[in-house]
Amino acid sequence: MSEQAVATHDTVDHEHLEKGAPILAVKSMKRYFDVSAPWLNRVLEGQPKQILKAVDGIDFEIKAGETFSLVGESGCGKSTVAKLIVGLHGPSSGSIEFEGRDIAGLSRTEMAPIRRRLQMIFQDPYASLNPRWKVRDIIAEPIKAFGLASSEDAVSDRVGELLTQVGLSPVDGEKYPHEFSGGQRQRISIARALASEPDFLVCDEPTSALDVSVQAQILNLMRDLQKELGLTYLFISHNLAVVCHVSDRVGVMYLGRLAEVAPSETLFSRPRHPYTRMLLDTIPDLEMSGRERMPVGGEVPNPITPPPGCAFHPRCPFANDRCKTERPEPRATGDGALVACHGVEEGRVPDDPIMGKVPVPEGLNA
Ligand SMILES: Nc1ncnc2c1ncn2[C@@H]1O[C@H](COP(=O)(O)OP(=O)(O)OP(=O)(O)O)[C@@H](O)[C@H]1O
Repeated sequence: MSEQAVATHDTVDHEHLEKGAPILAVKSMKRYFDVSAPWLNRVLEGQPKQILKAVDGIDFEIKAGETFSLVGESGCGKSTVAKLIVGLHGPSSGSIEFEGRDIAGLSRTEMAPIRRRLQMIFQDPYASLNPRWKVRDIIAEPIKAFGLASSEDAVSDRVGELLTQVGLSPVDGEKYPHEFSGGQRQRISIARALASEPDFLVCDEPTSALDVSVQAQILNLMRDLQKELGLTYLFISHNLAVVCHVSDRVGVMYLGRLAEVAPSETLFSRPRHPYTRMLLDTIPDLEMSGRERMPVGGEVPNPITPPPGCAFHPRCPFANDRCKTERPEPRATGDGALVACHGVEEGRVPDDPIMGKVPVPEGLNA
């Protein structure tokens, strides 16, 4: 069966969603990369195999219409999670359920109707747009591939509609990507992602390559589109102030694992995990009144040889012997948060709230 034929037969599983079930559920997901030296060098030099655990067993769920964000320092595995979800990487183990169906091991043909509904927006819009194609052809491609318009005229109309929806003009379709600014190119990427009529968008640092003045405009557009089209977002960003104000829930990643998952309001007013506290202390202008700042120390360890026990223990001021040997599993705190920390469980980590509010980034509609 052609991809197109498959694509036209899929339907949204409303029954599944109406039961309050998550649209996406990731269970015990792992992705390991073999980063060993070439075989002969290894044998000659007596080196062992080197396995990099980019994602090392994570669980989370996202409800329809929600924005779930992943934060963490560079190299913690956020982009790998994004690529696993849209099928650009296969997981080493674990499952990825989209509307209750495990999509982790699906073939290209089986995945086609799911790919239509699960799109990704990348950090660098220029790299993700074919420079030799006119914008109209870039946006028309998914419409044609998934059989979403019945004639060439209908495709053109739809392209014009999408360009208008992202704040551009239908005549912009006649230009090439290099004729646009960075912000406009990201609008084109969004139009292309929307062209396949998705329900779920994975947004990997969608504004971090843009000028600060333009970032808020793109974020405001994404929010408007979410409301208008009922989209669900997995959002990845380094900018914690942005994450605070655009997310419903947030997952904090450290060396391929989730240190904490909590509703955004809870995470930014009562961070539990020492790593979350450390990240929040890097937010400029966050008034910490009533709570001590936790200094940011050390660097993310090499993921090929992660520390035993809790991977954060070498940087954690609250670590004890248990943290050095026993890996903590996420535990519910009773107020909607999940925290993987022995110190929090044992009451060794202070639980003082942050009294100040994270400032709204300039231009972002609060
Ligand atoms: N294809 C690959 N082969 C080998 N290692 C990889 C591959 N992709 C990612 N990694 C490694 O996996 C780890 C996690 O990378 P990833 O890009 O997911 O992190 P990240 O949190 O998104 O970082 P950043 O914010 O810098 O993008 C890193 O150590 C990275 O070098």
